[in-house]
Amino acid sequence: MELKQVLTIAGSDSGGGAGIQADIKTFQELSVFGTSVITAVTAQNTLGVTDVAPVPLNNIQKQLEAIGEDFEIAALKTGMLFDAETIELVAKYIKHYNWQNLIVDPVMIAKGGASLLKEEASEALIMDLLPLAAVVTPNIPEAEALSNIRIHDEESRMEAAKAILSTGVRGILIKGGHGKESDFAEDFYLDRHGRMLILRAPRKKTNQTHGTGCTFSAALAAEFAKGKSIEEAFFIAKQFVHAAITNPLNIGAGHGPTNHAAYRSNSSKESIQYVQ
Ligand SMILES: Nc1ncnc2c1ncn2[C@@H]1O[C@H](COP(=O)(O)OP(=O)(O)OP(=O)(O)O)[C@@H](O)[C@H]1O
Ligand SMILES: Cc1ncc(COP(=O)(O)O)c(N)n1
Repeated sequence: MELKQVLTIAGSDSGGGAGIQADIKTFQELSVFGTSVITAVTAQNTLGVTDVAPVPLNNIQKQLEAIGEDFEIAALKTGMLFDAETIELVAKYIKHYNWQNLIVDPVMIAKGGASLLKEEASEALIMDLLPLAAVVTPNIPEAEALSNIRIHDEESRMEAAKAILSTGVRGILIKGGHGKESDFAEDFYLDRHGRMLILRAPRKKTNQTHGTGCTFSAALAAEFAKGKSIEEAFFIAKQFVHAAITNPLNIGAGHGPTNHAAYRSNSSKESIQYVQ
């Protein structure tokens, strides 16, 4: 069987739960070949981020060229991009190599509160990267920041999604991990043709959710690489992250990492369903 090659362009998490490390683990588990371009190195554990060192632009460029000159990238995702210059460079190379099936995870603030994207870089994300993307996957606070609309019910979620679609992105997927008052972790997808998909899983009471967003977008990229439709890829990504949350590893004293190996032998697939 041909092994599909996928790329993550993101930051390194020394704690292994989020960022590049979560992406590569997810790619491996979903049977695609993972490659990476590292944009920043964080010193981080389950208690928080203690340092961020951006990788020099020249080196990011060389990493992008190293991938582009030798690999057949079937899908890719972006995570932590840190500043506007990095976003502009990454967008330029995605166009240059004509990489398709781009998932943009607009990583802005870590669960512990550390800023992973400079405030002024949101503009570059919207102008340069979103028009190239098949799907953008904000959590609720990120969707609010990208749309300037506060999300408090289904109507405002729809309004925010439409505002984000107007940036030129083809699909928007608002993740529901932050909707703490609901019994469900409900994720909402809308595309520019008006196609809507809503996936629900029971909300787990846990603080072991470090890197759920990274893992989810990496799973989407892996499934896109295999030629899956959005409906199939969304379902598998949700199953994957739900299994990872439901079978905790109990590592670290803070926001623990999820269990990337759980999907393989997972027993919780049946609790996820499309709502319509
Ligand atoms: N407590 C939970 N129970 C069940 N599913 C959850 C829970 N928290 C998050 N999820 C699911 O995990 C996925 C990622 O959502 P989330 O909103 O946490 O992303 P995120 O904030 O970008 O994650 P991170 O920043 O930690 O990488 C979604 O499918 C969401 O529904
Ligand atoms: C390098 C990197 N990328 C992304 C996240 C977001 O994950 P979380 O919100 O769970 O902290 C992170 N903490 N670190």
